[in-house]
Amino acid sequence: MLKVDHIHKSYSQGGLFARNRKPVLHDVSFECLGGECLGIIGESGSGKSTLGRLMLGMERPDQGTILLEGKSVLDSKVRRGRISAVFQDYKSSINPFFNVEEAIMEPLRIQKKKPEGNSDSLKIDVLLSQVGLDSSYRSRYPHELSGGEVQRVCIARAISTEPQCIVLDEAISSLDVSVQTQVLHVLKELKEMYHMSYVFITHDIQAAAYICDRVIIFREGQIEEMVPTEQLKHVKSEYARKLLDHLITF
Ligand SMILES: Nc1ncnc2c1ncn2[C@@H]1O[C@H](COP(=O)(O)OP(=O)(O)OP(=O)(O)O)[C@@H](O)[C@H]1O
Repeated sequence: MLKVDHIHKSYSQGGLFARNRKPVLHDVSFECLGGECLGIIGESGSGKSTLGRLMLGMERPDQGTILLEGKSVLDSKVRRGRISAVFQDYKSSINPFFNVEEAIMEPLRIQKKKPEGNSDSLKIDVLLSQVGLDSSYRSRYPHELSGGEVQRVCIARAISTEPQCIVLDEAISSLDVSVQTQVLHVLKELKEMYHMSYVFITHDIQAAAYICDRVIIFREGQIEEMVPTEQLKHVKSEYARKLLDHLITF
């Protein structure tokens, strides 16, 4: 479904015209299958978010390809409505001048799939109820919502076009633990309902164990190991074992 094939990425160090480049991703290949939740766990700075941005077509790889249903994500027509994202920094993810209704409808407007008349209103109510909010939220602005509520709006917005894939980059990390659990629950239900794929980038091994089908252990821009979630306790590499031991908090 989403195929990452021999990706390399580096960034210039010391300004735009500097010759030195810092390698961030090195020969990364994997496939996220239809309806699958694929976790990406790794230390800070290992390149997880860079990989997320490349999968979203926000940046170009130096080498390699990323294909969604066989077509390059670098083509905006391929991405539009088919792949979306929920980021950690939910506060800057939505325009503060848009109310909830406008924020949720924005991707559909861009995709020119805006429902007509009453179905417009119905769609917003359905999306809100799917993320556990009622229709009274439609006219509220981001500053009138809690962090958990804003993140629910971001999720409603991300699913509004019924994409094949959502990249969730530390999407629950800024929320309180109890709110994290609620949002994870919502995400799990939505995945079943829409048969979407998730790429779930996280530091949170418990969250990954709850929602992911397989997990990639990422190390310095490379895949160290990829395991089905039920095999997380039996990772082969020493590094993966140490990282997971370190991340387990109870
Ligand atoms: N636009 C950029 N220009 C230059 N260097 C960058 C850029 N984006 C990321 N990097 C560097 O690439 C490396 C990987 O960063 P990235 O954010 O992908 O890691 P990460 O695993 O997501 O980290 P974290 O878990 O802390 O978010 C870091 O050393 C970072 O400084």
